[in-house]
Amino acid sequence: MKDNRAVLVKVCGLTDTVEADYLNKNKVDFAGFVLFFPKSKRNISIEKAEQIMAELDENIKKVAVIVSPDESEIQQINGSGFDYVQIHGEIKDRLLEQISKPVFKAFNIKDIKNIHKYQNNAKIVGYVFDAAVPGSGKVFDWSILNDIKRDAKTFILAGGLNDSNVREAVKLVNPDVVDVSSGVEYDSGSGKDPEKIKQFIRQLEINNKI
Ligand SMILES: O=C(O)c1ccccc1N[C@@H]1O[C@H](COP(=O)(O)O)[C@@H](O)[C@H]1O
Repeated sequence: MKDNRAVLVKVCGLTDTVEADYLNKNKVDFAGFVLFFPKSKRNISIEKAEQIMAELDENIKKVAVIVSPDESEIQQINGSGFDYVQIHGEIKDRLLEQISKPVFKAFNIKDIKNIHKYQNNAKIVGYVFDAAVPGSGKVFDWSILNDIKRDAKTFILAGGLNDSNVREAVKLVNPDVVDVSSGVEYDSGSGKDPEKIKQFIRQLEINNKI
């Protein structure tokens, strides 16, 4: 992370090797890859993710983003070069035990009430708070996070963040990490836009008084 930034930044949903360079240049902290989820336009294979990861600076942490995984998916992630696993939806206790990487558990509003199940689990190192539909670019009512007890786990805010709302989000929610996907994509909706990534990051620079 650059010294003058207020929070860490995760850019999610990379689909092309060219995008690695945008993250390197902007000193992004986490890169996310959507896997095993064909419903998403950002879904890629592990092989493609490995190609993109090979182009990322080594200090950028690589996050496998998966939804209600099965055993085979967990085993494939275990055998890969990801640093973290971000899990949306359901995860059986038995499968959670099998994961060999630290986990960010994602909550998509309606399942936020289940957070207590994970608070004492050492494998869960962070929470992602996201809108109802992951990757939809929609903002949710951040005030529902006021009731979440802060603990030692990383607090990640996602859901419809962009260069116009991220400063307000940081001010109101005080997350450890801001997580963006749709908000840094080309207007066509396909692929990451280097200019939007730059503008997003600029909003988080402490000396940028806007
Ligand atoms: O991006 C997706 O399509 C996706 C699919 C399945 C699980 C998570 C997904 N994305 C996550 O959504 C948030 C932010 O999205 P956005 O900025 O609102 O577009 C982020 O955590 C992604 O990991």
